[in-house]
Amino acid sequence: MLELRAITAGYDRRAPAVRDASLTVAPGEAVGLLGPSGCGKSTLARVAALLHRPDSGTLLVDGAPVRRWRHRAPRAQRTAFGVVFQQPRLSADPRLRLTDLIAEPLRATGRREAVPGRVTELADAVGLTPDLLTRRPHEVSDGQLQRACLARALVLRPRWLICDEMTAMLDASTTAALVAVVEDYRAATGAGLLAVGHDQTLLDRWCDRTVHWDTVTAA
Ligand SMILES: Nc1ncnc2c1ncn2[C@@H]1O[C@H](COP(=O)(O)OP(=O)(O)OP(=O)(O)O)[C@@H](O)[C@H]1O
Repeated sequence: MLELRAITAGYDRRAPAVRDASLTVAPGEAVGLLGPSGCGKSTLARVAALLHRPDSGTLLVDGAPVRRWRHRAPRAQRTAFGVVFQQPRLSADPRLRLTDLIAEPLRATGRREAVPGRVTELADAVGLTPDLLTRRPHEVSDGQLQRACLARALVLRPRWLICDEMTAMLDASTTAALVAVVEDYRAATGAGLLAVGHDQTLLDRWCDRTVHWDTVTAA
């Protein structure tokens, strides 16, 4: 279970971006989070993914309270999450070939032996051909780069996926392809999903339930 309880978070303690937000995602469940621009969805998603320390409130991952965030979080908790952001160019190291981008979390966690097999498997799953894998981010399209970012998010087989406007920059066919990759992964592994977005039609189709920001913060 991923449980956010009464989370207050932001960038200035005197004016938090998120106030008293509560949200739960069960294992295997897909929850969509909808809300107007600037309401605090990304901030809450970053708290859920252990990337932003809240000012107050509790985050429980599989029953264990999170006490440390970012690089200070225990590796077992950090690697339980796969995260995909809206803008792949902001989250991809421009120096890395796509193959190394996908393999980055494996190398960072000392699993070099798994790199060739896992990269081939994931490149295939997300629809990246071998010629694209040897290119760097500036040599591929946004959609191709986002495919690589999704592969990177899945490479450690996370139990929780946080997709923050993952498809906002993409055309309809790339959106459908990436949603299908996430859903195949979830069907195979039972991973839970928090998908942040502003497209209600997409989230209603994709997720088991869609929650609106006002109900999350009123809880
Ligand atoms: N790094 C930051 N430093 C200061 N303020 C920030 C930072 N990131 C976001 N904010 C502010 O926090 C508030 C919530 O932003 P957030 O990105 O969480 O909203 P959002 O609901 O995800 O918006 P959108 O749908 O437009 O992406 C906004 O007022 C934003 O300007």
